[in-house]
Amino acid sequence: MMLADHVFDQNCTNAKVYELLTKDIIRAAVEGFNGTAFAYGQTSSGKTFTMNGRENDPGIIHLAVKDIFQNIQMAIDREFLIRVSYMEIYNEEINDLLAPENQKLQVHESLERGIFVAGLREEIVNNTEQVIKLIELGEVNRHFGQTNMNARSSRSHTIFRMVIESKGKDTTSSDYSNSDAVRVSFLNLVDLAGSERIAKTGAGGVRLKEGKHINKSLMVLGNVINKLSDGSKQRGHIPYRDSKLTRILQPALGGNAKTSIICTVAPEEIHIEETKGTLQFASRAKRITNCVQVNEILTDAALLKRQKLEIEELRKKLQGSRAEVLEQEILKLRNEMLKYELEHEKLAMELEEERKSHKERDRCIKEQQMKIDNLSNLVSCSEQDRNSVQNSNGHPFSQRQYQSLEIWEQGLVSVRQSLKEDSNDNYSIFQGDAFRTPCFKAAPNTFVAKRSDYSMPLDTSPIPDDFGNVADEDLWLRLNKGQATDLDSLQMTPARENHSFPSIDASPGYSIDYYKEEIQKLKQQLEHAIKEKDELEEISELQHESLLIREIPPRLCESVANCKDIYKDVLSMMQSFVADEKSSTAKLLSSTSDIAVCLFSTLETHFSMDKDGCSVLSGENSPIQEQWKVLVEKLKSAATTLASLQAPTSEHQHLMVPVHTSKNEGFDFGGANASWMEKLGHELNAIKEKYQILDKDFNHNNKLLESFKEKCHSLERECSILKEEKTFLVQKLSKSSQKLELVTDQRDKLSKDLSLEVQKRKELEREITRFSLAFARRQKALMTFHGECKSKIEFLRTLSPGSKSKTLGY
Ligand SMILES: Nc1ncnc2c1ncn2[C@@H]1O[C@H](COP(=O)(O)OP(=O)(O)OP(=O)(O)O)[C@@H](O)[C@H]1O
Repeated sequence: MMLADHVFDQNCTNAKVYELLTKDIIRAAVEGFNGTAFAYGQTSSGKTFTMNGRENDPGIIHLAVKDIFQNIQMAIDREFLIRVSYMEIYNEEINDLLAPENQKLQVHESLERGIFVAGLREEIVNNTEQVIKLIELGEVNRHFGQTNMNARSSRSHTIFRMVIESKGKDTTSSDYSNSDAVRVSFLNLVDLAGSERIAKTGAGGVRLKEGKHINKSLMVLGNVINKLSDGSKQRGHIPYRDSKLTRILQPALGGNAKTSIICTVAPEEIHIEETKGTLQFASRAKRITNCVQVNEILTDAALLKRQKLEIEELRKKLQGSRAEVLEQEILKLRNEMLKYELEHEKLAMELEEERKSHKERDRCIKEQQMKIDNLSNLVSCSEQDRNSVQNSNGHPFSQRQYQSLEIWEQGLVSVRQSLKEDSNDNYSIFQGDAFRTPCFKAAPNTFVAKRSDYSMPLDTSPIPDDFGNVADEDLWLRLNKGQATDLDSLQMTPARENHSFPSIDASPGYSIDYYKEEIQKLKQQLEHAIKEKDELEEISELQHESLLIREIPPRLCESVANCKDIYKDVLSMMQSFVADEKSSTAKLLSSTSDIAVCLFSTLETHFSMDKDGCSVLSGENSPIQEQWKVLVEKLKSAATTLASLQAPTSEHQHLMVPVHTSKNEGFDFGGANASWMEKLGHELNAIKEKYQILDKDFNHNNKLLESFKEKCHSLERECSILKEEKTFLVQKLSKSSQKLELVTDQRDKLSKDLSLEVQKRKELEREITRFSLAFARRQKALMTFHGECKSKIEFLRTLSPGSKSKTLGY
């Protein structure tokens, strides 16, 4: 930044010039800003006078040095380290004015130090006097030469450099960036050699050579100023490297420095061209804009701390951004995977339960179907054998029927016993005679014991070891449709589920809730058992009723037999009255006999139909009633015929047949035969009454059969429902399998994602490791650099043992 321009006349002191043009730059340099002040002008215009001054009029350098130390003393919160160097650029070579042996020094540039002159001696100074002495030492080594223009003409550009380092005294602060940071500013006080015209200076030889280098470097400086004054857009390449001067002053020219240019001119008219050129230079330099900032560098310790902090911050950012997200993502994926695994196990358990339930229901359906078949077969067998020949004791059932019924009853008893054991309750009604089945013999215990040995469900019929201990084999197979069933495990209710008690020894880890659930399940089993008991009671009632029904046909048969006997007696008696077997009376009796035989045949057919389960019509329109009416009509007709035959012919006098007269609408029996006929009528009436009773019984039995059929139909419907339920369960099973496959696929996918994330995490860890290694290398390099600095400081101390420089704690 260029300060406001001022014009000073020949009477102006250096102090005033310093006050107006340089003082602020010096103050800023103490605060950490780079500063540059140089004098530009033609030869012998007073540049050296301005910068160095005289004893009674100190120049800018002296004033600046004095002012710097005053400012340092005022800055009590900071400690400073001041280094000074003094160099010249003579014939485009850099010489160390404080160390004359250091000639032709090179300009270098590094990241830490910026542009610097390698090998240039730097003196640590603590006060103004030390600096003045050094300046005086440097002035001795400076190149001056006599020209026509100036008796002591500067033949080189000189750069007096002060490096001002400062650091805050308070190191307890946790803000390492402020307390441990070191401000380093460079103050360049430059006395340029003056541009000269050879004609005016009369330079020749060495002076000429010097003049050429001087003019050339000044020309480069002018070019740089011109370029910088063109503005940032038109600047293009700035030729800093075209001369050592511009190269060293690069930070001060359009860079990070506060720059003050003092242009000196010679007021004589003959120098008007040079003055004009100097003013043009100044005019262009005014347009240059620098960008200034405090130069803050870090000590090794501060740098390490700051880098550690930065690494920690980066690590936190890394953890906060990527690593943490990845960690959470991995945890989330793990949780999801566990969740899916649990769900998978749960589904597998449900599937297994469904399978077991399905199997159990299937088994119940089969057993229910077998039970229905058994009952149907039993009824069918009993009906088929109902009209069979009575056994020797006169009982209507055959021995075979007895055996089948005994087996069936024994099976039911076993079922009851099993239910009783399962429910662990005393169902006293489940005793051997609880069915109240009349005329049923107790089955041999050996049969039940034999079949109880089958503990597992059978796929095929078990083969008894000894058929002598079991019921009739053919009957048993017929009852079970060729498949034997373990009656001990027979279950009458399809919905019943078999649950075994959990073994406490086998499952010591089960909780109270588990046993509560088991108790609940047992309660449900008990309810099922009670329902089954009720159904079994209903079945036993049906069985009782069916047995009652079975008693009816034999009674009817008995009645028919009685009727038959009576009729035979009546017919034989009537035939005894007929002398001529070829007479019409005999024919009439014969026809009547045929009618009676027909009637009895009809009755037998009727009973056979009833036995076979066919519907038998009763009441007024029943076949028996019709047959009975026909029979009565036939009998009346026969009696009338007999009466008519008795009157005209003598042969009919002995025939005592009731005659139906028109007066009393009855039969007229003559003599002793009248009482017999009366007896016959009574018999007929008794038969009629008995028939009516039997007819009522038939009606009742028909109703019972109908209700039994309804029961069978309801069982069939239940079977149908169970089959539908089975189909539904199969479908549900299929869906569960599909869902299981889906979940398995998802789990596999998640596992792949998880493995990818694990790989990413490993890569991230490898990156962190690489970064840590790089950090360690960097730390080692810094430690090495720190050691070098220390050794260098020690070396410098040894070189200047008398100086009591202020030592900084870093
Ligand atoms: N303001 C001034 N007051 C009194 N004397 C001055 C002033 N300026 C310059 N002079 C004198 O002028 C002469 C030339 O000055 P100076 O050497 O400083 O010029 P210069 O610009 O440095 O020349 P060169 O470029 O050749 O080194 C010196 O003798 C100096 O004492």
